[in-house]
Amino acid sequence: MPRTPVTVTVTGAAGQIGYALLFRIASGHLLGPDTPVRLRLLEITPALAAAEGTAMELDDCAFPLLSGIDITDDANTAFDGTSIALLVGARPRTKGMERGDLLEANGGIFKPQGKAINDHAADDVKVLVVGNPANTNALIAQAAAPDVPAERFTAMTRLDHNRALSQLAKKTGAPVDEIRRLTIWGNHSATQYPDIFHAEIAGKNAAETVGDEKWLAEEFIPTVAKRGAAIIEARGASSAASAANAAIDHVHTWVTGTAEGDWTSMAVPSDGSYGVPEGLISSFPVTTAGGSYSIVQGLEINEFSRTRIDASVRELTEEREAVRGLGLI
Ligand SMILES: NC(=O)C1=CN([C@@H]2O[C@H](COP(=O)(O)OP(=O)(O)OC[C@H]3O[C@@H](n4cnc5c(N)ncnc54)[C@H](O)[C@@H]3O)[C@@H](O)[C@H]2O)C=CC1
Ligand SMILES: O=C([O-])CC(=O)C(=O)O
Repeated sequence: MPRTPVTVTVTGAAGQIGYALLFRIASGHLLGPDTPVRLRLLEITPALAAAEGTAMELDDCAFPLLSGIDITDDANTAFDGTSIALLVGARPRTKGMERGDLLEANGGIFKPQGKAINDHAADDVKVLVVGNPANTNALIAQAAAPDVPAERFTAMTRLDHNRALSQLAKKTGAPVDEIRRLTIWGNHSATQYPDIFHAEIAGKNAAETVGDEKWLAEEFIPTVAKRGAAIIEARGASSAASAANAAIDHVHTWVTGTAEGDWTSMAVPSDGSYGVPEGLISSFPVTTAGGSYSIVQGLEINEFSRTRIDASVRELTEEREAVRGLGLI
């Protein structure tokens, strides 16, 4: 194995997404077949035993690329030398909990984790926040890490992107790999906006190919935006394997680059593009190359899209105000 292992930290490693994620990281799907990985698993103390069990199973796979596993309940240890930080563990909303309570509880997780990343991670660290509310949790972690370039903090809307690809493929009968340039805008929440106006199916404009604005407004958008809730209703538990798959896709694309002529969706700190207030971690169309990403510029935004992007961005602005009010950023 010629290359030095890359340290990958997964928080909430004993949870359901963690279980679906770790084996794919260890088998090379995150960073490719030539990059050995060292896993650092962060869990709360009561879940350490379960994380140990998962680590035993990882051992039992004898993955050639897995050079070691450390398990800890200490964030400083978990992020020491890490190049890829996958922040999955979060406080779920429980009965009777208000949104403010949820933000505050997550502040107690993401603020210290951001500080630990700031103080201990590798210089090239890339952060993906999966734990909900993902965009605002990423903002909290980022604020606690002033020495890390702000653009390294991202949140996951790739699951929404993949859901949209799949729904559009079903509607049109096109294979998913013929669909390009689809975009998720805004928050990873029910206000998100999956946009097909710039998307192409086999080189033709997707919105024109579909030619059905009623389907777009009444079926496609709500199906994608409310898919998380539909999975919970059907499965009795939230998306796990598909969320893990999207986390792999997000980091893999960030590290290896988007295909020529295509883009993906990532929630990244806004530079003011498309009227999204600077600093909000909002989903945009992005291209990636050489381990960096750029927000796609110059897209024309029609009235239909503008209203929906603005609504989701408004929600993000309110979340930012709420965590500001709580002293979390
Ligand atoms: N952005 C997205 O597209 C998606 C986000 N999610 C979110 O991902 C998160 C994780 O989901 P699951 O794995 O299904 O949840 P889970 O409840 O099965 O696992 C979460 C794990 O995090 C751990 N944890 C809690 N606080 C921690 C801390 N301070 N440090 C380290 N670990 C901690 C818990 O002990 C638990 O093992 C949830 O917030 C969920 O809403 C889920 C699906 C999609
Ligand atoms: O609501 C949840 O916890 C799950 C979620 O984010 C999704 O499936 O998109």
